[in-house]
Amino acid sequence: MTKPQYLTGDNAAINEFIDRFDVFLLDCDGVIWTGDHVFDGVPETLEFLRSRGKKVVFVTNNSTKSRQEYVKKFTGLGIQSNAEEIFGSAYSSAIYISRILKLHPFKNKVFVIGEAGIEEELRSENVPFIGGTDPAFRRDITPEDFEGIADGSLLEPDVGCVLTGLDFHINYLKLSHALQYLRRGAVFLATNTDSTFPMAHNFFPGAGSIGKPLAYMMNQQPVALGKPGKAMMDAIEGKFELDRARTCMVGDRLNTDIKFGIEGKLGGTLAVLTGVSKPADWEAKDAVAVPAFYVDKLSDLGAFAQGGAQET
Ligand SMILES: O=C(O)[C@H](O)[C@H](O)COP(=O)(O)O
Ligand SMILES: [Mg+2]
Repeated sequence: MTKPQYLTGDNAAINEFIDRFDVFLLDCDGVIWTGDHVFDGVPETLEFLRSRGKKVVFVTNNSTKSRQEYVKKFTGLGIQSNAEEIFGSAYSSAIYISRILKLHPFKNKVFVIGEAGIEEELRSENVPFIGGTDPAFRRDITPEDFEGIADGSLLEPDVGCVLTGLDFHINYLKLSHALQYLRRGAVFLATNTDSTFPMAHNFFPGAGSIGKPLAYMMNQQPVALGKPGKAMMDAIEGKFELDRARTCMVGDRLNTDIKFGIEGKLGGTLAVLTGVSKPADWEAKDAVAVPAFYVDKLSDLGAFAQGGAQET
């Protein structure tokens, strides 16, 4: 097993690393921030990469926000960005449903388990949907619900897809509706299947753990449209006209970000230690992926520039 090259503090190696690539695909949760806390030096490091002529694309599995909402978050946190350089799993899912899946016209509605990010991206692709943040689903199930879901009178006949993502309001009622749509043949999709969500310097239930009950009930895995899936990499390559050999994936999670970069045959992968994965994870004999490089934190890439030390 090849060992990743540790770059932190090695200015010559960092310089050489940066010059290998034209594009950096940057994961967000666990790399740029945890919740609304931006890791130290990240804004300066992004500007440093851009000053070196590098393209920065934010590639996040977090489907709770649309590209526009992420621009607001970036701006509010002092990071310059625009919607064209943000590629989230909600957007990836919306374009997959509207342009690839092509649901039958009489079965083209999506039942959403997730937040507003999914709804806004489905709207941007003119994909009809129900569920999501609808307050009608944020309540306990009633005996009338059991009857109406069971006999179908509370179900919408044109739902042909169930899409699950990170949902901070998941409940038995939503899962009951989703189960019935799946039992009636709806396509089972997930924005992503991350097991945990890095937040407040700790871990919370991830999108994958929200949708897992349905996978268990149906004995079926959803098609996931985020990292590490091929569909997302192909969509990113097409949109940004990438040279994969000159592109590096930077992330905090081995089974999404680093696997995404390796299986996508990118020129390189860089792990950071501010999120989910640690060196012990890739040193394990059953490691799901091993990064080519790693640093303690993203800002290590620009530290020497910020420190004013002479670049070698
Ligand atoms: O549970 C989730 O959806 C993920 O943990 C989370 O949102 C990952 O976001 P990323 O690290 O890809 O920015
Ligand atoms: Mg992450």
